[in-house]
Amino acid sequence: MSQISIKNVWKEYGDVTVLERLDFEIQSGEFCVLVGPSGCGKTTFLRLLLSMEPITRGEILIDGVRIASEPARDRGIVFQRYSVFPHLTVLGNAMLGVELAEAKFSGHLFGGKRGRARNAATEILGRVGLGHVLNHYPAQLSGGMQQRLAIAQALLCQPKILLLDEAFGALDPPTKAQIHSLMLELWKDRGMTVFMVTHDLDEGFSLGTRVIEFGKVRRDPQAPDAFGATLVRDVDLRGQTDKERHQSLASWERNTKSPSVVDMLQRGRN
Ligand SMILES: Nc1ncnc2c1ncn2[C@@H]1O[C@H](COP(=O)(O)OP(=O)(O)OP(=O)(O)O)[C@@H](O)[C@H]1O
Repeated sequence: MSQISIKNVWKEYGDVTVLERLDFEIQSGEFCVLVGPSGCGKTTFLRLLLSMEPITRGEILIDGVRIASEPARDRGIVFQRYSVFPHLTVLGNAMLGVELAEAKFSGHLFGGKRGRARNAATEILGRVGLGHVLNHYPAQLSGGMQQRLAIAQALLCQPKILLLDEAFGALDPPTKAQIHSLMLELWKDRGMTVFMVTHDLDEGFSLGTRVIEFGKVRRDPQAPDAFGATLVRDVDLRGQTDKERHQSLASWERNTKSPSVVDMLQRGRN
């Protein structure tokens, strides 16, 4: 489990400010959901958490220590589009992450290490419901099965923090519901801190212990890229029953102002 501290984080690409003044903490073991309009910087934020991008200003600490400048095994990610390799079997795909982490140059493990990686992969694939298709190739799997494989790949490196970037967005509702249950089980069993980006508020309010929204509060009509998004809403759902979660979602939706109203308020402020 890991506590994440976001301290006055900014992300700029040249003159474009994507994120600004992000300042919040995520407690160990939280299931934190991140929502916000398209293009507001949600994926960029995950990339900062993964150290795939440098932070322009500010810092991110995990358990009080500034995050490493390069991606590390303590942080895993699952993307929306299946990030599996078509030429490898299910078992080969699952083992690949461990092989690349433990044999950086050759990408292959041998002997006892390979046996241990195979056992670990077989175990986790059984856990995500793919134990019966270890020798299948991704093209032989449904979208939901491919996404289970991507989850298994991420979990095999035993991340303390798991990032989900619209990971379930392409799935049909019944498959999505199954993967939600699986995700909640895995999150509870493994005590991970989960950070999930989604556009689906039902999903966010049913899975999360907390829902955070990014959005722009400062705008310059002459320079649309001058200001970035920041944290605009933060709802704690810990301990809520399903009924209370529905009420929290309804209240969130009631409080969501239409873009035109936000723009009017904004113009008044500028
Ligand atoms: N390498 C880059 N150089 C310049 N601008 C970038 C770069 N990467 C992302 N951006 C810009 O950062 C902004 C935020 O993009 P990002 O993908 O993080 O948004 P998002 O909230 O995840 O969007 P969506 O919900 O549509 O996935 C976009 O305007 C994008 O064009």
